[in-house]
Amino acid sequence: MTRTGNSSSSAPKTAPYDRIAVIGSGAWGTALANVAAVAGRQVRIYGRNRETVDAINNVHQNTTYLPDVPLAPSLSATTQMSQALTGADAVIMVVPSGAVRKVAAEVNNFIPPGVPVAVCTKGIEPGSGLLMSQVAHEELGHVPVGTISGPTFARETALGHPTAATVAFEFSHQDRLDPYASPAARMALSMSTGSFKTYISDDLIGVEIGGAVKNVIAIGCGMMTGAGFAENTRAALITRGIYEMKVLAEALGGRRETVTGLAGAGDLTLTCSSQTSRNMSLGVQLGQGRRRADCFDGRAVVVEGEANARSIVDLARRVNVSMPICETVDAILHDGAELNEAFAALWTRPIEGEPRTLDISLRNPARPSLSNLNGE
Ligand SMILES: NC(=O)C1=CN([C@@H]2O[C@H](COP(=O)(O)OP(=O)(O)OC[C@H]3O[C@@H](n4cnc5c(N)ncnc54)[C@H](O)[C@@H]3O)[C@@H](O)[C@H]2O)C=CC1
Ligand SMILES: O=C(CO)COP(=O)(O)O
Repeated sequence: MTRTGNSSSSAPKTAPYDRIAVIGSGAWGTALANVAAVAGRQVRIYGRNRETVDAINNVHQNTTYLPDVPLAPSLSATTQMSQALTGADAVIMVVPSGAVRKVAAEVNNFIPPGVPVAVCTKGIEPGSGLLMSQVAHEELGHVPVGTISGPTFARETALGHPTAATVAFEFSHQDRLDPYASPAARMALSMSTGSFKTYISDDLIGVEIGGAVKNVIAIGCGMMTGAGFAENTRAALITRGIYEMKVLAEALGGRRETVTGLAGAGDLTLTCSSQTSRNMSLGVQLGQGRRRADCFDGRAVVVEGEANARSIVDLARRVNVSMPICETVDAILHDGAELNEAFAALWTRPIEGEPRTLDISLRNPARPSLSNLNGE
Protein backbone atom coordinates (compact mmCIF):
# COMPACT_ATOMS: atom_id res chain seq x y z
CA MET A 1 0.00 0.00 0.00
CA THR A 2 1.38 3.44 -0.86
CA ARG A 3 1.71 5.76 2.08
CA THR A 4 0.17 9.08 1.14
CA GLY A 5 -0.68 10.53 4.56
CA ASN A 6 -4.11 11.58 5.71
CA SER A 7 -3.61 15.13 6.86
CA SER A 8 -4.80 17.53 4.13
CA SER A 9 -8.48 18.42 3.97
CA SER A 10 -8.82 16.58 0.65
CA ALA A 11 -7.20 13.40 2.02
CA PRO A 12 -9.48 10.40 2.36
CA LYS A 13 -11.03 9.97 5.78
CA THR A 14 -11.05 6.85 7.92
CA ALA A 15 -13.86 6.38 10.41
CA PRO A 16 -13.20 4.40 13.59
CA TYR A 17 -15.64 1.74 14.71
CA ASP A 18 -17.70 3.21 17.55
CA ARG A 19 -19.05 0.16 19.34
CA ILE A 20 -16.75 -2.80 19.85
CA ALA A 21 -17.66 -6.19 21.30
CA VAL A 22 -14.79 -8.17 22.79
CA ILE A 23 -15.48 -11.91 23.01
CA GLY A 24 -13.33 -13.44 25.74
CA SER A 25 -12.53 -11.95 29.13
CA GLY A 26 -9.07 -13.45 29.66
CA ALA A 27 -5.86 -11.45 29.92
CA TRP A 28 -5.52 -10.47 26.27
CA GLY A 29 -9.22 -9.88 25.62
CA THR A 30 -9.38 -7.57 28.62
CA ALA A 31 -6.19 -5.73 27.63
CA LEU A 32 -7.46 -5.14 24.07
CA ALA A 33 -10.85 -4.07 25.40
CA ASN A 34 -9.11 -1.58 27.65
CA VAL A 35 -7.08 -0.20 24.75
CA ALA A 36 -10.27 0.31 22.75
CA ALA A 37 -12.00 1.99 25.70
CA VAL A 38 -9.02 4.31 26.27
CA ALA A 39 -9.14 5.11 22.54
CA GLY A 40 -12.69 6.35 23.08
CA ARG A 41 -14.74 3.41 21.86
CA GLN A 42 -17.83 2.03 23.59
CA VAL A 43 -16.68 -1.44 24.54
CA ARG A 44 -18.55 -4.41 25.91
CA ILE A 45 -16.77 -7.61 26.89
CA TYR A 46 -18.42 -11.02 26.81
CA GLY A 47 -17.04 -13.44 29.38
CA ARG A 48 -18.38 -16.78 30.48
CA ASN A 49 -17.17 -16.35 34.04
CA ARG A 50 -19.64 -14.41 36.23
CA GLU A 51 -17.02 -13.44 38.83
CA THR A 52 -14.72 -11.90 36.21
CA VAL A 53 -17.59 -10.04 34.57
CA ASP A 54 -18.79 -8.67 37.92
CA ALA A 55 -15.28 -7.53 38.83
CA ILE A 56 -14.89 -5.65 35.53
CA ASN A 57 -18.26 -3.94 36.04
CA ASN A 58 -18.00 -3.22 39.75
CA VAL A 59 -14.34 -2.62 40.58
CA HIS A 60 -12.98 -1.96 37.07
CA GLN A 61 -10.47 -4.76 37.31
CA ASN A 62 -10.14 -8.24 35.88
CA THR A 63 -9.25 -9.80 39.20
CA THR A 64 -8.86 -13.26 37.65
CA TYR A 65 -6.52 -12.58 34.74
CA LEU A 66 -5.10 -9.06 35.22
CA PRO A 67 -5.16 -8.44 38.97
CA ASP A 68 -4.23 -4.94 40.16
CA VAL A 69 -4.50 -3.39 36.71
CA PRO A 70 -6.98 -0.51 36.73
CA LEU A 71 -9.33 -0.68 33.74
CA ALA A 72 -11.19 2.15 32.04
CA PRO A 73 -14.40 2.81 34.03
CA SER A 74 -16.34 2.96 30.74
CA LEU A 75 -15.62 -0.73 30.06
CA SER A 76 -18.61 -2.95 30.65
CA ALA A 77 -18.90 -6.73 30.66
CA THR A 78 -21.67 -9.29 30.32
CA THR A 79 -22.12 -13.06 30.49
CA GLN A 80 -24.65 -12.82 27.62
CA MET A 81 -22.96 -13.04 24.24
CA SER A 82 -26.04 -11.62 22.52
CA GLN A 83 -25.88 -8.53 24.72
CA ALA A 84 -22.25 -7.91 23.89
CA LEU A 85 -22.85 -8.24 20.15
CA THR A 86 -26.08 -6.27 19.85
CA GLY A 87 -25.33 -3.00 18.06
CA ALA A 88 -21.60 -3.73 17.72
CA ASP A 89 -19.96 -2.43 14.58
CA ALA A 90 -16.74 -4.40 15.14
CA VAL A 91 -15.81 -7.53 17.08
CA ILE A 92 -12.55 -8.63 18.68
CA MET A 93 -12.42 -12.34 19.52
CA VAL A 94 -9.83 -13.57 22.01
CA VAL A 95 -10.24 -17.11 23.26
CA PRO A 96 -7.67 -19.95 23.27
CA SER A 97 -7.09 -21.66 19.92
CA GLY A 98 -8.98 -24.81 20.91
CA ALA A 99 -12.15 -22.76 21.48
CA VAL A 100 -12.12 -20.55 18.37
CA ARG A 101 -14.34 -22.71 16.16
CA LYS A 102 -16.98 -23.24 18.83
CA VAL A 103 -17.02 -19.62 19.96
CA ALA A 104 -17.10 -18.31 16.37
CA ALA A 105 -20.15 -20.51 15.72
CA GLU A 106 -21.85 -18.95 18.74
CA VAL A 107 -20.88 -15.45 17.62
CA ASN A 108 -22.45 -16.22 14.25
CA ASN A 109 -25.85 -16.47 15.97
CA PHE A 110 -25.78 -12.83 17.05
CA ILE A 111 -23.34 -10.86 14.92
CA PRO A 112 -24.88 -8.11 12.79
CA PRO A 113 -24.28 -8.62 9.02
CA GLY A 114 -20.99 -7.41 7.57
CA VAL A 115 -19.42 -6.55 10.92
CA PRO A 116 -15.63 -7.19 10.88
CA VAL A 117 -14.07 -9.61 13.34
CA ALA A 118 -10.44 -9.49 14.52
CA VAL A 119 -9.47 -12.93 15.84
CA CYS A 120 -6.52 -12.30 18.17
CA THR A 121 -5.77 -15.93 19.01
CA LYS A 122 -2.42 -17.45 18.00
CA GLY A 123 -2.47 -20.96 16.57
CA ILE A 124 -3.20 -23.42 13.77
CA GLU A 125 -6.19 -25.75 13.94
CA PRO A 126 -5.25 -29.44 14.26
CA GLY A 127 -6.45 -31.58 11.37
CA SER A 128 -7.52 -28.79 9.04
CA GLY A 129 -4.25 -26.83 9.30
CA LEU A 130 -6.27 -23.62 9.13
CA LEU A 131 -5.19 -20.27 10.54
CA MET A 132 -7.40 -18.95 13.32
CA SER A 133 -8.94 -16.33 11.01
CA GLN A 134 -9.76 -19.08 8.50
CA VAL A 135 -11.42 -21.20 11.20
CA ALA A 136 -13.53 -18.21 12.25
CA HIS A 137 -14.29 -17.41 8.63
CA GLU A 138 -15.67 -20.89 8.07
CA GLU A 139 -18.11 -20.35 10.92
CA LEU A 140 -18.94 -16.70 10.28
CA GLY A 141 -19.35 -16.67 6.51
CA HIS A 142 -19.17 -13.37 4.73
CA VAL A 143 -17.82 -10.95 7.28
CA PRO A 144 -14.29 -9.56 7.03
CA VAL A 145 -12.03 -11.52 9.38
CA GLY A 146 -8.55 -10.37 10.41
CA THR A 147 -6.32 -10.11 13.45
CA ILE A 148 -4.37 -7.81 15.75
CA SER A 149 -0.96 -9.28 16.57
CA GLY A 150 2.49 -8.27 17.76
CA PRO A 151 4.86 -8.23 20.73
CA THR A 152 2.17 -7.54 23.30
CA PHE A 153 2.18 -8.96 26.81
CA ALA A 154 -1.36 -8.37 28.04
CA ARG A 155 -0.44 -6.91 31.40
CA GLU A 156 2.04 -4.39 29.96
CA THR A 157 -0.48 -3.37 27.31
CA ALA A 158 -3.25 -2.88 29.86
CA LEU A 159 -0.93 -0.86 32.11
CA GLY A 160 -0.31 1.51 29.20
CA HIS A 161 3.34 0.69 28.51
CA PRO A 162 4.16 1.77 24.94
CA THR A 163 3.24 -1.17 22.73
CA ALA A 164 2.95 -1.68 18.96
CA ALA A 165 0.90 -4.20 17.02
CA THR A 166 -0.14 -5.00 13.47
CA VAL A 167 -3.77 -4.98 12.39
CA ALA A 168 -4.13 -7.34 9.45
CA PHE A 169 -7.09 -8.12 7.19
CA GLU A 170 -7.07 -9.45 3.67
CA PHE A 171 -7.86 -6.59 1.29
CA SER A 172 -10.82 -6.98 -1.03
CA HIS A 173 -10.84 -5.34 -4.45
CA GLN A 174 -12.79 -2.46 -2.90
CA ASP A 175 -10.25 -2.14 -0.05
CA ARG A 176 -7.46 -1.75 -2.58
CA LEU A 177 -9.39 1.02 -4.34
CA ASP A 178 -10.03 2.78 -1.03
CA PRO A 179 -7.62 1.46 1.65
CA TYR A 180 -8.69 4.22 4.06
CA ALA A 181 -12.15 2.64 4.33
CA SER A 182 -10.80 -0.90 4.73
CA PRO A 183 -11.54 -2.87 7.90
CA ALA A 184 -7.79 -2.93 8.63
CA ALA A 185 -7.49 0.86 8.54
CA ARG A 186 -10.70 1.39 10.51
CA MET A 187 -9.71 -1.16 13.16
CA ALA A 188 -6.19 0.29 13.40
CA LEU A 189 -7.65 3.75 13.95
CA SER A 190 -10.19 2.43 16.45
CA MET A 191 -7.43 0.88 18.57
CA SER A 192 -4.90 3.73 18.48
CA THR A 193 -4.01 5.44 21.74
CA GLY A 194 -1.02 7.44 22.94
CA SER A 195 0.57 4.19 24.10
CA PHE A 196 -0.88 1.58 21.70
CA LYS A 197 0.58 2.13 18.23
CA THR A 198 -0.99 0.25 15.37
CA TYR A 199 0.33 -0.63 11.93
CA ILE A 200 -1.75 -1.90 9.01
CA SER A 201 -1.12 -5.01 6.94
CA ASP A 202 -2.89 -6.82 4.13
CA ASP A 203 -0.82 -9.97 4.69
CA LEU A 204 -3.01 -11.88 7.12
CA ILE A 205 -1.21 -15.16 6.44
CA GLY A 206 2.23 -13.74 7.21
CA VAL A 207 0.97 -12.08 10.40
CA GLU A 208 -0.82 -15.17 11.70
CA ILE A 209 2.01 -17.56 10.89
CA GLY A 210 4.38 -15.29 12.83
CA GLY A 211 2.07 -15.36 15.86
CA ALA A 212 1.53 -19.11 15.79
CA VAL A 213 5.10 -20.24 15.14
CA LYS A 214 6.80 -17.90 17.62
CA ASN A 215 5.15 -19.73 20.51
CA VAL A 216 6.77 -23.04 19.55
CA ILE A 217 10.18 -21.42 19.11
CA ALA A 218 9.75 -19.71 22.51
CA ILE A 219 9.18 -23.10 24.14
CA GLY A 220 12.40 -24.27 22.45
CA CYS A 221 14.32 -21.22 23.75
CA GLY A 222 12.95 -21.90 27.19
CA MET A 223 13.95 -25.57 27.04
CA MET A 224 17.50 -24.69 26.08
CA THR A 225 17.70 -22.00 28.76
CA GLY A 226 16.31 -24.33 31.40
CA ALA A 227 18.76 -27.03 30.37
CA GLY A 228 21.66 -24.66 31.05
CA PHE A 229 22.58 -23.36 27.62
CA ALA A 230 23.35 -19.68 27.18
CA GLU A 231 22.72 -16.58 25.10
CA ASN A 232 24.45 -17.78 21.91
CA THR A 233 22.07 -20.70 21.77
CA ARG A 234 18.99 -18.55 22.31
CA ALA A 235 20.08 -16.08 19.59
CA ALA A 236 20.61 -18.96 17.16
CA LEU A 237 17.14 -20.33 17.86
CA ILE A 238 15.52 -16.91 17.47
CA THR A 239 17.26 -16.27 14.15
CA ARG A 240 16.63 -19.71 12.69
CA GLY A 241 13.11 -19.51 14.11
CA ILE A 242 12.50 -16.42 12.00
CA TYR A 243 13.69 -18.41 9.02
CA GLU A 244 11.19 -21.20 9.79
CA MET A 245 8.40 -18.64 10.01
CA LYS A 246 9.43 -17.14 6.68
CA VAL A 247 9.46 -20.36 4.71
CA LEU A 248 6.11 -21.49 6.10
CA ALA A 249 4.47 -18.10 5.55
CA GLU A 250 5.77 -17.97 1.99
CA ALA A 251 4.66 -21.55 1.22
CA LEU A 252 1.14 -20.61 2.31
CA GLY A 253 1.01 -17.44 0.21
CA GLY A 254 2.20 -14.93 2.82
CA ARG A 255 5.14 -12.57 2.44
CA ARG A 256 8.64 -13.03 3.86
CA GLU A 257 8.95 -9.37 4.83
CA THR A 258 5.86 -9.59 7.04
CA VAL A 259 7.70 -12.10 9.18
CA THR A 260 10.44 -9.56 9.92
CA GLY A 261 7.76 -7.23 11.34
CA LEU A 262 6.02 -6.87 14.70
CA ALA A 263 3.92 -10.02 14.47
CA GLY A 264 6.89 -12.20 13.50
CA ALA A 265 10.39 -11.20 14.58
CA GLY A 266 8.96 -8.67 17.06
CA ASP A 267 6.78 -11.14 18.90
CA LEU A 268 9.42 -13.86 18.72
CA THR A 269 11.98 -11.54 20.31
CA LEU A 270 9.57 -10.67 23.11
CA THR A 271 8.50 -14.18 23.95
CA CYS A 272 11.97 -15.69 23.67
CA SER A 273 13.43 -13.09 26.04
CA SER A 274 11.25 -13.30 29.11
CA GLN A 275 9.56 -15.78 31.36
CA THR A 276 6.56 -13.48 31.42
CA SER A 277 5.84 -15.55 28.31
CA ARG A 278 3.93 -18.68 29.26
CA ASN A 279 5.52 -20.49 26.33
CA MET A 280 9.08 -19.57 27.29
CA SER A 281 8.28 -20.33 30.92
CA LEU A 282 6.93 -23.80 30.12
CA GLY A 283 10.09 -24.52 28.13
CA VAL A 284 12.34 -23.39 31.00
CA GLN A 285 10.50 -25.58 33.47
CA LEU A 286 10.70 -28.62 31.18
CA GLY A 287 14.36 -27.85 30.47
CA GLN A 288 15.02 -27.88 34.22
CA GLY A 289 13.61 -31.39 34.28
CA ARG A 290 10.20 -30.65 35.76
CA ARG A 291 7.37 -33.00 34.83
CA ARG A 292 4.67 -31.36 32.68
CA ALA A 293 2.02 -31.90 35.35
CA ASP A 294 4.12 -29.94 37.88
CA CYS A 295 4.75 -26.91 35.64
CA PHE A 296 2.98 -23.66 36.66
CA ASP A 297 2.43 -25.32 40.07
CA GLY A 298 -0.14 -27.55 38.43
CA ARG A 299 -2.35 -24.63 37.27
CA ALA A 300 -4.07 -24.85 33.87
CA VAL A 301 -2.40 -22.12 31.80
CA VAL A 302 -2.93 -21.33 28.11
CA VAL A 303 0.30 -22.37 26.34
CA GLU A 304 -0.44 -22.08 22.64
CA GLY A 305 2.94 -23.37 21.46
CA GLU A 306 2.27 -26.65 23.25
CA ALA A 307 -1.28 -26.86 21.89
CA ASN A 308 -0.14 -26.02 18.36
CA ALA A 309 3.33 -27.52 17.86
CA ARG A 310 1.93 -30.65 16.23
CA SER A 311 -0.52 -28.82 13.98
CA ILE A 312 2.26 -26.47 12.81
CA VAL A 313 4.62 -29.35 12.04
CA ASP A 314 1.84 -31.20 10.22
CA LEU A 315 0.99 -28.11 8.18
CA ALA A 316 4.67 -27.60 7.28
CA ARG A 317 4.93 -31.21 6.08
CA ARG A 318 1.79 -30.78 4.02
CA VAL A 319 3.33 -27.85 2.12
CA ASN A 320 6.75 -29.52 1.97
CA VAL A 321 8.57 -27.12 4.26
CA SER A 322 11.29 -28.15 6.72
CA MET A 323 10.99 -26.63 10.23
CA PRO A 324 13.61 -28.46 12.29
CA ILE A 325 13.26 -26.36 15.47
CA CYS A 326 9.49 -26.76 15.58
CA GLU A 327 9.87 -30.48 14.84
CA THR A 328 12.36 -30.85 17.69
CA VAL A 329 10.12 -29.03 20.18
CA ASP A 330 7.11 -31.05 19.07
CA ALA A 331 9.03 -34.33 19.42
CA ILE A 332 10.06 -33.44 22.98
CA LEU A 333 6.58 -32.26 23.96
CA HIS A 334 4.49 -34.94 22.35
CA ASP A 335 6.64 -37.94 21.40
CA GLY A 336 8.70 -38.26 24.55
CA ALA A 337 12.01 -37.36 22.83
CA GLU A 338 14.82 -36.74 25.33
CA LEU A 339 15.54 -33.02 25.42
CA ASN A 340 19.36 -33.00 25.26
CA GLU A 341 19.49 -35.70 22.61
CA ALA A 342 16.87 -33.96 20.48
CA PHE A 343 18.68 -30.62 20.60
CA ALA A 344 22.03 -32.33 19.95
CA ALA A 345 20.52 -33.84 16.81
CA LEU A 346 19.30 -30.37 15.80
CA TRP A 347 22.79 -28.98 16.20
CA THR A 348 24.39 -31.64 14.00
CA ARG A 349 22.00 -31.41 11.08
CA PRO A 350 23.63 -31.08 7.63
CA ILE A 351 25.61 -27.89 6.95
CA GLU A 352 23.53 -25.65 4.68
CA GLY A 353 23.77 -22.24 3.02
CA GLU A 354 22.40 -19.44 5.18
CA PRO A 355 20.95 -17.44 2.32
CA ARG A 356 18.25 -19.61 0.84
CA THR A 357 19.61 -18.92 -2.63
CA LEU A 358 22.84 -20.82 -1.87
CA ASP A 359 21.81 -24.37 -2.73
CA ILE A 360 24.30 -26.47 -0.79
CA SER A 361 24.08 -29.24 1.81
CA LEU A 362 27.05 -31.06 3.41
CA ARG A 363 26.94 -34.07 5.66
CA ASN A 364 27.81 -32.85 9.15
CA PRO A 365 30.78 -34.82 10.55
CA ALA A 366 30.15 -33.64 14.15
CA ARG A 367 28.83 -36.13 16.67
CA PRO A 368 25.87 -35.01 18.77
CA SER A 369 27.43 -33.79 22.01
CA LEU A 370 25.25 -31.17 23.68
CA SER A 371 24.31 -33.65 26.38
CA ASN A 372 27.92 -33.51 27.59
CA LEU A 373 27.47 -29.93 28.73
CA ASN A 374 28.02 -29.65 32.46
CA GLY A 375 27.42 -25.93 32.85
CA GLU A 376 30.04 -23.38 33.91
N1 LIG B 1 -1.86 -12.94 27.29
C1 LIG B 1 -1.14 -12.32 26.36
O1 LIG B 1 -0.20 -11.59 26.68
C2 LIG B 1 -1.48 -12.50 24.92
C3 LIG B 1 -2.28 -13.55 24.48
N2 LIG B 1 -2.52 -13.70 23.15
C4 LIG B 1 -3.34 -14.81 22.68
O2 LIG B 1 -4.69 -14.65 23.12
C5 LIG B 1 -5.31 -15.92 23.25
C6 LIG B 1 -5.98 -16.00 24.60
O3 LIG B 1 -4.95 -15.87 25.57
P1 LIG B 1 -5.19 -15.16 26.97
O4 LIG B 1 -6.24 -14.13 26.92
O5 LIG B 1 -3.86 -14.77 27.46
O6 LIG B 1 -5.70 -16.42 27.81
P2 LIG B 1 -6.33 -16.42 29.26
O7 LIG B 1 -6.07 -17.74 29.85
O8 LIG B 1 -5.93 -15.21 30.01
O9 LIG B 1 -7.90 -16.28 28.97
C7 LIG B 1 -8.60 -17.19 28.16
C8 LIG B 1 -10.05 -16.76 28.18
O10 LIG B 1 -10.77 -17.54 27.24
C9 LIG B 1 -11.95 -17.99 27.88
N3 LIG B 1 -12.39 -19.21 27.25
C10 LIG B 1 -11.74 -20.38 27.14
N4 LIG B 1 -12.51 -21.26 26.49
C11 LIG B 1 -13.67 -20.61 26.19
C12 LIG B 1 -14.86 -20.99 25.56
N5 LIG B 1 -15.03 -22.21 25.07
N6 LIG B 1 -15.84 -20.07 25.45
C13 LIG B 1 -15.68 -18.83 25.94
N7 LIG B 1 -14.57 -18.40 26.54
C14 LIG B 1 -13.59 -19.30 26.67
C15 LIG B 1 -11.55 -18.21 29.33
O11 LIG B 1 -12.70 -18.24 30.17
C16 LIG B 1 -10.71 -16.98 29.55
O12 LIG B 1 -11.51 -15.87 29.85
C17 LIG B 1 -4.20 -16.98 23.04
O13 LIG B 1 -4.28 -17.48 21.74
C18 LIG B 1 -2.92 -16.17 23.21
O14 LIG B 1 -1.85 -16.70 22.45
C19 LIG B 1 -2.05 -12.85 22.22
C20 LIG B 1 -1.27 -11.79 22.60
C21 LIG B 1 -0.92 -11.53 23.97
O1 LIG C 1 1.74 -13.71 22.61
C1 LIG C 1 2.16 -13.16 23.61
C2 LIG C 1 2.85 -11.86 23.58
O2 LIG C 1 2.79 -11.27 22.31
C3 LIG C 1 2.02 -13.81 24.91
O3 LIG C 1 2.92 -14.86 24.98
P1 LIG C 1 2.65 -16.13 25.88
O4 LIG C 1 1.36 -16.73 25.39
O5 LIG C 1 3.83 -17.00 25.68
O6 LIG C 1 2.52 -15.65 27.29
